[in-house]
Amino acid sequence: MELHKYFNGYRICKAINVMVRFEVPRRLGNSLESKRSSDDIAKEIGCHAEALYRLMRALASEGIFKEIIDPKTPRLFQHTQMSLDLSDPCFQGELFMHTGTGHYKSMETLPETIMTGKSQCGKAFNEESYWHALAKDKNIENELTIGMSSLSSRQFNEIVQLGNFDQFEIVCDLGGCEGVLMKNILDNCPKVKKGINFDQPHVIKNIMEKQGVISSDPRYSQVGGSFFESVPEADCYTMKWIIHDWNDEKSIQILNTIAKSIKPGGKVYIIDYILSEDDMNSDHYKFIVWLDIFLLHLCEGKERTKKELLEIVSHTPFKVDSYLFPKQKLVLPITVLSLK
Ligand SMILES: C[S@@+](CC[C@H](N)C(=O)[O-])C[C@H]1O[C@@H](n2cnc3c(N)ncnc32)[C@H](O)[C@@H]1O
Repeated sequence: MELHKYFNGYRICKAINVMVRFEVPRRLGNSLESKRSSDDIAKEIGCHAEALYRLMRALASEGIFKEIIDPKTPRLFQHTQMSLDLSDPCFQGELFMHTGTGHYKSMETLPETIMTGKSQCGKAFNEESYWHALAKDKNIENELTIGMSSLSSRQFNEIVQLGNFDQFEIVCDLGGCEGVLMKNILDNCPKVKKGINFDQPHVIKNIMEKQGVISSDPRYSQVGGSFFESVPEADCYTMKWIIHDWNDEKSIQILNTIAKSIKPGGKVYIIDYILSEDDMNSDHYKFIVWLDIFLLHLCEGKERTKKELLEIVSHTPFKVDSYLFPKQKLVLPITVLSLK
């Protein structure tokens, strides 16, 4: 039955998490031709050989690894494209975010969210919200911060090119997490005089404890605060994957806070996907509508159509100036706002 694939989804998700946690794909080798016995790998890890074999066999039935029947070498596995992809370190932060504790556990209270239309994700952690859970549990926070940087790093080049940031003096990335976008902007835009990475105080503190400042560029600074209260003065505010985290009312509040600090002639860059029904049969559309469900549950967020975004903006001092679309579909477009 085709539905079994979906019933089984949570097991596959956790199995992949375990594989990457124990670095099995990397240990198997670095090419599609690489072969190794799971017993060998188990010895290297120090885990239970029979258990690892059974997990790899189950994943092989899904096309992640290929089991090779070889009388001389029992429990032999070869890479497939999927298992090889899992050995790519660029991809691992993202993988741990999706399959790790925070996102995975949060789904336990999806029925309550669907009942009420309000995010009940906090309940899965006995907390008021996902953000409260994050503030209390560094492991979950690390999953998100590292995951977001990993996911975002594949998009930066094109976003920085699209944004033409050299036209601005002060750029402030709101909810900038580890500061990777701001680092990229400063590395590529010599005319920007100041780049501020802005995030919640506990996020900035945790990042500083973990890795220190991400950029040694003297133009770079980090500021802790809340975009519901006040933001530093700037003439360009970037918000990548921020507005989609919030319901309409909160999104309007964020834009209203920015309006109090933005310099004359300044711009706001909303960097979120734009949902379009014209795309309905594409993988890209599939990705966005699942992200939308996740956001609804996690934080009452939403992936929006152009019309829905325009509706929010109409309740703020801003207007939509233009849309900057990337060449690659999976890269986020920029909706550019300026004061009315
Ligand atoms: C989905 S992540 C996006 C991170 C980053 N912009 C990216 O695209 O990789 C949302 C970020 O918003 C931050 N955030 C949440 N509430 C905030 C608030 N009230 N003020 C400032 N930042 C906040 C979170 O700490 C988190 O780093």
